[in-house]
Amino acid sequence: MAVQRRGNVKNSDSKAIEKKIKRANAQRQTFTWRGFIIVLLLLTGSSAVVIWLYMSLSDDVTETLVSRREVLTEPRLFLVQCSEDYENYKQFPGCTPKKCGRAVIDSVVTKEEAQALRRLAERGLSLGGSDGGASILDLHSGALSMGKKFVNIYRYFSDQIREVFTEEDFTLYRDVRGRIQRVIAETFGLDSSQMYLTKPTFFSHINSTSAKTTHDEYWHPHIDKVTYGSFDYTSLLYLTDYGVDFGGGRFIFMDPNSNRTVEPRAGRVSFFSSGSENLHRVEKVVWGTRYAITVSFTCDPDHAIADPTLP
Ligand SMILES: O=C(O)CCC(=O)C(=O)O
Ligand SMILES: [Fe+2]
Repeated sequence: MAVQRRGNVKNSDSKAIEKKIKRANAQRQTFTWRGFIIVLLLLTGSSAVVIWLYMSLSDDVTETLVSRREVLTEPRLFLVQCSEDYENYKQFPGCTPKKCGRAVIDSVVTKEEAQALRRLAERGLSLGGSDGGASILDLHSGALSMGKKFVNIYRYFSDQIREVFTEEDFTLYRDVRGRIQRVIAETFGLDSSQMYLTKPTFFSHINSTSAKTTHDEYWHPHIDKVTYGSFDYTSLLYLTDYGVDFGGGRFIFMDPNSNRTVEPRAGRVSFFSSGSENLHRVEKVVWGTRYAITVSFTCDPDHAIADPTLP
């Protein structure tokens, strides 16, 4: 009997314990679900905050100023207010930017001339070339990218340079730079004779090979007047077509609330005042090869450089 009673006690005890265990399990499950929902809500909330911050801090609007397919027979001009950058430099009436902005035109250089200049660049760059994705050839100083450095083609190749370039090449180069200078003067209301070519003025060749030195990192946002000092007006003559010869590689004006792009086109001249009103960068080239010439002008005769001549 006693054993039986003890058995009954044990039975009711174990039922109570079982109940407790079930309640504890149920509670634990409730806690697990509650924890899961709290974590989910926290994650959703923080993702929303990150997306909102990204949207409000990044230049999320991209506008195409000029597409590759368009052909501009007259300059398409976009005026912007001049920055104060020019005030830190000597002023040259008739040249120092008073009217600032950017403009694009396709009728200053013909397709055939752009092709001839591209062939010139190809011949010159075939003598060297950077190990990374960006090479330059400067006909004024003779600088040519080679591996991780630069060489002076006029010194390195001396007389043999006449087997690579002709008088005709140099005549075309000088003629084209004169036309670019005149269109900049007309568009910004300047006295062309008060503008001078300055350095660096160079051919660029960009492909998708990864950068090996900082010289290959062409994609960083910059202000030409800050980077190069002497620049007052920057121009770019494109020698290949965006979307046909290469992908990526669009030129981007980085305005406070938007990115404004210019799509390169062979023979297209894009020019702008060089101060911080025209912060810009070049998109990374993702395929193909992009050729361009950066032609730079200064108002300060002390920073003038001469046109190149074949040695
Ligand atoms: O090649 C371009 O489109 C721009 C190059 C540039 O920004 C520069 O040479 O300073
Ligand atoms: Fe630049």
